[in-house]
Amino acid sequence: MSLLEVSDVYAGYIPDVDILRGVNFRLEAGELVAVIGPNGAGKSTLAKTIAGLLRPRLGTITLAGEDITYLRPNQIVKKGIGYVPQIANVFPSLTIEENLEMGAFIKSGNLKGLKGRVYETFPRLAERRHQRAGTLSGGERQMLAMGRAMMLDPQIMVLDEPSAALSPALVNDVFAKIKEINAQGTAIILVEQNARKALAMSDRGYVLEMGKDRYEGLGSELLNDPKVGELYLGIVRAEP
Ligand SMILES: Nc1ncnc2c1ncn2[C@@H]1O[C@H](COP(=O)(O)OP(=O)(O)OP(=O)(O)O)[C@@H](O)[C@H]1O
Repeated sequence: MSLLEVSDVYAGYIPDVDILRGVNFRLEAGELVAVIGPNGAGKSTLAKTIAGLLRPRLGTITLAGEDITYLRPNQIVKKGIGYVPQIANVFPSLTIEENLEMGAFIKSGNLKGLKGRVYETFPRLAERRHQRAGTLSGGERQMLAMGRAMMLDPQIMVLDEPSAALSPALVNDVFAKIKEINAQGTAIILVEQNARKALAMSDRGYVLEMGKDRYEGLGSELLNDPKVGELYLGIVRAEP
C-alpha cells in the first residue's frame, strides 16, 4: 500500500468536461515525485484534486489506505497533506511571522518549535520576520509559502509550480530547499513546468498528457527516455 494513491480519477471544472481522465498516481512515504507534461495537461488540476479543492467525478484517492476522495480541503490539511498553490500563496499585508502563524491555525500548542524549523530551513525569512510578505521578492515569497505549509508538519507537501516566474538562480535556490524539506522526511509532489530540473532531483516522475498519466518511471529513466525527451523535454534527436 502506498502513502497516497490516486486511482482512475476523473475531475473537471465545468459539468461534462473532464480535465483529469482516468489518472493514476502514487506516492510512497518520503518520496519526491515530479509531475510534468505540456501546458493544459492537467498537472495543476491533479494537485488541486489531491488537495480537495476539486471533487473527483469518478475514481478514488486514498491516504495510507484510508479513502479521502470526498474530504474537504480543511479535512485534507488535517490529515497531513499541505498544499502550496501557484499564485496567491501568502497574505501580502501580514508579516512573515504572521503568515507562518496563519499556516498553523489548526494546530494547538506551542508554535515556537515549528517556526524554529521553518526559520532554520529559510534563514532569509528569519531575518525578515517582521517585514510584510508583500514586500518579499518572488523567490522569498515562494519560500514563505512553503514555510507556511511546513507549519502543519505535513507528511505530504503538494507544490504547484514553485519555480513559476523565478529567475534561473532563484529556481536553483527554491529547488535546493525542496530537497532539504524532503530530506527531513516530508514526501513531496512537485508539479513543474521546469521538467528537466524537476526530474533530475526527483525519485520518480509522471508525465501527464490530456489528463492521463502517459509515462511513469524513475526521474533518471524519464530524463533518458528518448520518447519523453523528444516530446516533453525539448530534446531533438540527431538523425542516424
Ligand atoms: N478554474 C478553471 N475553470 C475552468 N477550466 C479550468 C480551470 N482551471 C484550469 N482549467 C482548464 O483545465 C485544463 C488543465 O489546466 P491545468 O492548470 O491543470 O494544466 P497544467 O498541466 O497545470 O498546465 P500549465 O503547465 O499550463 O499550468 C486547461 O485546459 C485549463 O484551461
